[in-house]
Amino acid sequence: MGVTQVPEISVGSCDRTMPVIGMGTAAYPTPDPDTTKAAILEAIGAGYRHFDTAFAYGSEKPLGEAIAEALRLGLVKSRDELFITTKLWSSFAEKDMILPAMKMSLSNLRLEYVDMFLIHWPVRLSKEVKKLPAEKREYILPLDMKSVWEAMEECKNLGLTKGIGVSNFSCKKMEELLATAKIPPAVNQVEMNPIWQQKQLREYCNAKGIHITAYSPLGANNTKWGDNRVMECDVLGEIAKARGKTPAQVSLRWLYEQGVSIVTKSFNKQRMRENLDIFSWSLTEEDSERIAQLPQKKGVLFADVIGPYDISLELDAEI
Ligand SMILES: NC(=O)C1=CN([C@@H]2O[C@H](COP(=O)(O)OP(=O)(O)OC[C@H]3O[C@@H](n4cnc5c(N)ncnc54)[C@H](OP(=O)(O)O)[C@@H]3O)[C@@H](O)[C@H]2O)C=CC1
Ligand SMILES: O=C[C@H](O)[C@@H](O)[C@@H](O)[C@H](O)C(=O)O
Repeated sequence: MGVTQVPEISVGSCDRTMPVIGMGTAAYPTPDPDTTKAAILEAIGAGYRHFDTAFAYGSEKPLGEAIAEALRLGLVKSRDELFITTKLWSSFAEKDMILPAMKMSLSNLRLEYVDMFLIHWPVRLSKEVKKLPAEKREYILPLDMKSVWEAMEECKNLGLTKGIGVSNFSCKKMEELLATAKIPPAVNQVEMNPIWQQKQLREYCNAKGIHITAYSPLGANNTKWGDNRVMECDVLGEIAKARGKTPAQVSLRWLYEQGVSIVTKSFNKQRMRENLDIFSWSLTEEDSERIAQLPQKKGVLFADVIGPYDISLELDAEI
């Protein structure tokens, strides 16, 4: 099997281009580190150059090991062939904790810089939070947007990351951030797939020059936070059959045609390759129209992940 060349695009204030499809590393249930490392090495062999991790996933260390091994094996010639995204965990979303958190992620990854550092969620978790959903509503706090973003900007100014951005931010949260940001966020990484198309947020971000990265592009089937609504959608199934593709490929190709980048997770040798095979064919106008008309439903809800408290319910209601 050959190595796919994944197209790269410029993303706002980021100092380097981003491969339009990346490998996710949030796996459920959490695999042992060797499984994650082996899957990442396999993915590099298939052509993935962009890897999406987060402090919260516990995948930074195995990713770091896989990168070191890929360099040793000559699968990549130098570290700058890779695009590494990691995320600031909400327990560290306070101005004085951000630079140390960035350095901790770099140490886990064994890297001198990452390519993208994102605020994982637009909330702060108090230090009492030991597990999620949180046991008390008092444990979930709002972000102090101005000082948090200043610390993110410092990480970029120090050269510890090539780009800074956010994740799970609504139009309202973006507005709050942009009111004081000196460096605009390059990326907003959000749930996006044919069943949750994010039309309003995309319009808003396009107007502000902020790039969208789609997470859970297959609806995160077989995970705690996802379901099978995308993979078992009749319309996607019919289009897939007509094009000789799979529903997963139709979903990923549709996202690519919307101009967003994608992070998708497969640790399976065949499926990770299947997910890269989206560049040599296209959907018809009729296919796109049918997908545009699909009924919409948000999959990932803060109320489920963090707990059903007022701040999560408010975030879930924002678009
Ligand atoms: N910023 C945030 O808050 C979030 C970020 N993310 C990021 O986005 C990444 C991707 O999203 P994720 O939620 O994992 O969900 P995805 O939509 O990428 O779905 C992953 C699931 O689909 C399966 N799968 C992958 N490819 C195929 C295929 N071709 N056919 C059938 N099944 C397939 C995988 O299993 P298998 O491995 O067995 O193939 C896995 O169970 C995450 O790993 C993480 O890095 C995700 C959620 C939230
Ligand atoms: O503890 C948090 C879990 O990993 C889950 O919440 C994920 O969905 C996470 O938001 C992600 O970014 O993938």
